[in-house]
Amino acid sequence: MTVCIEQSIPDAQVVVEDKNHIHETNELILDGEFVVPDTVVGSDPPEVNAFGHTFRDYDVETERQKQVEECYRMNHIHQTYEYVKKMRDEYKKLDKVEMSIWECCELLNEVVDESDPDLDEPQIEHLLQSAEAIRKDYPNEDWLHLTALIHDLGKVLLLPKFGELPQWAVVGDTHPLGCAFDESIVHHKFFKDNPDMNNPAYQTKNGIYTEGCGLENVMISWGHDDYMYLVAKENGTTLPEAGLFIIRYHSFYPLHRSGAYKHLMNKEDTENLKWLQIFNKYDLYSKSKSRVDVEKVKPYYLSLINKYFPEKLRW
Ligand SMILES: O[C@H]1[C@H](O)[C@@H](O)[C@H](O)[C@@H](O)[C@H]1O
Ligand SMILES: [Fe+2]
Ligand SMILES: [Fe+2]
Repeated sequence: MTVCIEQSIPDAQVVVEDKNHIHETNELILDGEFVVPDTVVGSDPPEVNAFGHTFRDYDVETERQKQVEECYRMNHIHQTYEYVKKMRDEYKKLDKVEMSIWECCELLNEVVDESDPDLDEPQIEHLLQSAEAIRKDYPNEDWLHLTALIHDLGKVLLLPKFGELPQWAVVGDTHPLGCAFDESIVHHKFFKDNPDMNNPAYQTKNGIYTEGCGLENVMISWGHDDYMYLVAKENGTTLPEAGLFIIRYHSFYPLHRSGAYKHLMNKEDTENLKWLQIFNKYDLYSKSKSRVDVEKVKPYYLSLINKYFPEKLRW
């Protein structure tokens, strides 16, 4: 049986299978086994990815997985509190490139993500697949369609014009710095060689933060999420806060999948997280080999870009 509940967020109707529990407070709790609505991928929820493995299996032994693991090894060694601070300062200058959102979508065709065990298609396919999937189920939330289209654009950081950052500084899941590394983080074992491990102030549950301080005040590992958030915000997008939150934290699986670090969230984060958890199902399970006809859907997305963004943005 399927249960529909009205959320307190505007216009949001969340459909959950009844094996996910609903609190008396009307709070939606996802137990990690959310079943994707049929329309995303046909009549059955996908059990396996395009390579025949379960989604987000980081332990299966394949050639591809070795590359994924190496990406996380480097990420966990080199992403420190100081490093993130430095990157935020550098990239908030937005002095690299001037271009439109659609031009950036096209650039993403040249990008390969080495952290992803579920996808080896060109990135533009993933953008359109996730946007089209969420559009089908939430036809009236045009901001959500556009959010899906642009959520991974920050991966252009890999390209020469944007600083040609290494994979470990652009892709993969994200996590906070300045407090203890949670066990749920993919390939947690590699943190043992992270210099922040030598700072006792960073080794407690709250670390340098206070409970409920809000994610906005937390340093999250540097990558495509935070960069795209910065670009959207600084260029004056009119996307709603929930859209910006999705862009900024969609790789923060320790939070939105495992429930770690919730003690750092404030009230707004809790509201926005509901939308992120909806979005995540489309981001993850729409990854497939079926192609979207770019030319056919392009006019629709151009109209959304026009509605929510200036024509040219500083990157
Ligand atoms: O490998 C993937 C990929 O890099 C995604 O873009 C990111 O959002 C995910 O969190 C990560 O697991
Ligand atoms: Fe992403
Ligand atoms: Fe994505």
